[in-house]
Amino acid sequence: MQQALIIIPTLNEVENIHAIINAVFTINANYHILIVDDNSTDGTIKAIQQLQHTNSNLYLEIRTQNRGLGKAYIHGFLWALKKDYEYILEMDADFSHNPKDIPRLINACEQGADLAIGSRYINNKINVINWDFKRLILSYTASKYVKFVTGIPVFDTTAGFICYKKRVLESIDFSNIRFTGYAFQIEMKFKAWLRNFSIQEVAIIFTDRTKGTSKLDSSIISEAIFGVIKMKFKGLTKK
Ligand SMILES: Nc1nc2c(ncn2[C@@H]2O[C@H](COP(=O)(O)OP(=O)(O)O[C@H]3O[C@H](CO)[C@@H](O)[C@H](O)[C@@H]3O)[C@@H](O)[C@H]2O)c(=O)[nH]1
Repeated sequence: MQQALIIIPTLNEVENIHAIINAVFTINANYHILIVDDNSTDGTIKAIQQLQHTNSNLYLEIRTQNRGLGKAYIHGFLWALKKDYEYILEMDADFSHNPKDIPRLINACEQGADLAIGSRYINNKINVINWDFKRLILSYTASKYVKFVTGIPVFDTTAGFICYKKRVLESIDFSNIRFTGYAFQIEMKFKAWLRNFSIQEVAIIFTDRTKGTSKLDSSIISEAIFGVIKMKFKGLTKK
C-alpha cells in the first residue's frame, strides 16, 4: 500500500491524544500521523512529545498564530505535500471518527475515488450516536442546506473524516481558501467537485466525544451559513 498520512488537528485534547494515536497505530503501524496543534495549553503538546520518543512515524507541528481548524489542516496539507504520501487523511482527535474506518476510506481511494468521505448522512440516513440533539440538527441541516444551495452531490458536506488522493490537494491553491472554521470542510469538497474529482461517501458511525469539549462556536456557524452563499453566488472559482 502506498504511504498514508493521518492529519489530526488538536486544540486542548490531552484527555484523548494518547489513546487516539495508539489506536491509529494499532490499526496499521505503517501509517504516519501528523498532529497539527494550535498551541494547546492543557498538556497536549507534552503528551505528544512523550509518544514521539517511541513512535518514529509520529510528527508534530505547533502553530502559535492564525489559528482555526481550516488553517490547521492547510498547514498539515502543505507539510504533507512536501513528502511522498499518496493518501492524506483528516480525522478528529476525540474518537468521533473510529480509527477502524481508516482502511475503508483508503480502500475507496485505492478503488478509484479521488476523495473518500466518512459520511454520517448517506441517503439521508443519520448515523450519529450520543450527539446532543441541537448539534445533530445543526450539522444535518447544514449538510442539507449546502447540498440545496450549491447542488454538490454529497450528503455529508461538513464531514471532517476524509481521505484525499495527493493529486486533489496538489490541484488546490490554498492561498484562495476563504474559510477558517468548519466551513473549510464544505469549501474543500466544493473545490474538489468543481475540479471533477471523483467523490465517494463511505458510511460511518459518528460517536460524539466522551472526553474534552467541542470547539464549535457561533462565529464558526455564521461563517458556514453566509459563507456557503458567498461560495455559490460570489463565484468561488476552481482556483
Ligand atoms: N489545531 C486546531 N484544531 C482544532 C481547532 N478547533 C477544533 N480542532 C480539533 O478538530 C477536531 C474536531 O473538533 P471538535 O470541536 O471536536 O469538532 P465537533 O464539534 O465534534 O465537530 C465535528 O463535526 C463538524 C461538522 O459536522 C466537523 O466539521 C468537525 O470536523 C467535527 O467532526 C478535534 O480534534 C479538535 O481538537 C483549532 O482551532 N485548531
